Amino acid sequence: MTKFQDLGISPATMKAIKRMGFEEATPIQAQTIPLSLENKDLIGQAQTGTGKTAAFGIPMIDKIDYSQDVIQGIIIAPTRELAIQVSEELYKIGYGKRTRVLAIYGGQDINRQIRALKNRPHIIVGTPGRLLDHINRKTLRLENVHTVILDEADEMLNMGFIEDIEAILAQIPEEHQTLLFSATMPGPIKKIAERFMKEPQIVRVKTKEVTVSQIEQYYLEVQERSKFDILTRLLDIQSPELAIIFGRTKRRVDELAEALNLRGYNAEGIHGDLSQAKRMSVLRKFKEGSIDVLVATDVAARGLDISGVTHVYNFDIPQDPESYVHRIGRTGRAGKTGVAMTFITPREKSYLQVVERTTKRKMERMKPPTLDEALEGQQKAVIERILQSVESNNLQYYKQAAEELLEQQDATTIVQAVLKMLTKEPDTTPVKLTEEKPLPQKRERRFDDKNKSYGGQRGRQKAPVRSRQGSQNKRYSNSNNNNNNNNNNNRSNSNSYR
Ligand SMILES: Nc1ncnc2c1ncn2[C@@H]1O[C@H](COP(=O)(O)OP(=O)(O)OP(=O)(O)O)[C@@H](O)[C@H]1O
Ligand SMILES: [Mg+2]
Repeated sequence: MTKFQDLGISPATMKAIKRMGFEEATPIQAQTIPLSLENKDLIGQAQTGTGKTAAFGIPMIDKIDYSQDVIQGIIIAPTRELAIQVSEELYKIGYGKRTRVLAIYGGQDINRQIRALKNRPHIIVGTPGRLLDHINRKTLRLENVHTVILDEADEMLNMGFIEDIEAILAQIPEEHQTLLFSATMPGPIKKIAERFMKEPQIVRVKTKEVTVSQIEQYYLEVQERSKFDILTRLLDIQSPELAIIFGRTKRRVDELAEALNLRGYNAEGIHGDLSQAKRMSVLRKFKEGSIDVLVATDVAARGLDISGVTHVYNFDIPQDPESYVHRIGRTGRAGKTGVAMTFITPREKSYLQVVERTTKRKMERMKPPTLDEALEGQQKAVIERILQSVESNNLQYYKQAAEELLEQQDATTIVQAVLKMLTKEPDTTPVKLTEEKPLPQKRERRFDDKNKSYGGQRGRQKAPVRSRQGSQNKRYSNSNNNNNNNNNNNRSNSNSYR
């Protein structure tokens, strides 16, 4: 374990770190902070939830020249929610130095952002589309930037974003430091990455597996049409504190969230066709625990740090193995444990192997629970609740009623009735769920297909610099592209799950 004191961090930032409750540096922090303070370019790869944000945030804050009221650092992130989250973490790290950090992202009033930019932030955290928008309007000037960070770097250098990133980097002085961070870094993307860097140091925290060991990983072989019932049974048996369910498309997410609500679960969906206000309110409710199931497209797969997520369900298997790593990484963060379940339809079995090859870890097979098992699970949960209530010993008020009841019926019958009333019995409320086609079988895939990660070779093909039209439907073809609340900013929607 490494102490933050030994990493060359300033006293003001040390104080802020302490205030955040961090006691020791995580391995990726210990290994990259000193290099970063020496202005080295670097690629930092470490598992989900291991503190990469502070790994790039701490040295960035420490390298700001506070005698200059200009933008000196820029962080680019793939989604709006992530940009907001990263800006909040940077704000905390920069608390002692009064660092001004501003998030700019699509879906928020651009004039408000223009006004905020006039307050002379030191650091900008933004999504590519909106950053470019400001660059084109000349409301964002990057000529004093000395540090550039690509969070979720492999995603940022992927087909949908690379042109935007190149255009943003073209605005930054030649002499600057570039830092790339992600939990995944497929070989071909790393090659592209190196084009943007000067002799980058590659820091990979040495662990055999790409995923976090505290996440239990299971797969279940299910027929497409029985997925929903099996999901509800799992939810009943496992009663997760907070769960994220990933679906393949926006329509899928909408339908799933509605179906879950019809069956009495407290769920809401999040995807890129919702207004930004709605996206933020759903996420806030999930963080507060006023909804306990978040149904999401991959828009929520990367970087989001929500404490208390105990379960991740891949209702549809993700299209590439990197996405699997990031999705399940929403649980088991900062040393906590988590459970991940992935549904696989018979025709998608080959994808399982591709994922396992990438993560270097086998998922354990779990048999889909039967109705009886689900009921049993529910009953156990109810018994647990009753026993807890007994222990809380706060039952005096009910004593008389209980005694009167016992005069009318025997104890076993009464307890049976109570159990029945508290146990959630099979709910057959009809729900509408359009069947998703299975992902194409591996050997049928053509090489000119847009997403090559499963095409028999690992990672995507070389330099995926493509026209934006070419990348519109990169992954989730169910997009109707009605970016209803995007303030004329279509770029950030080039991947349709956003
Ligand atoms: N040194 C530390 N000690 C304790 N907690 C930490 C430390 N560093 C970071 N954390 C906390 O760990 C959590 C995960 O951090 P973070 O979101 O930066 O992970 P990440 O590596 O970026 O994950 P992902 O790959 O999913 O983006 C956050 O809540 C963060 O505040
Ligand atoms: Mg992160």
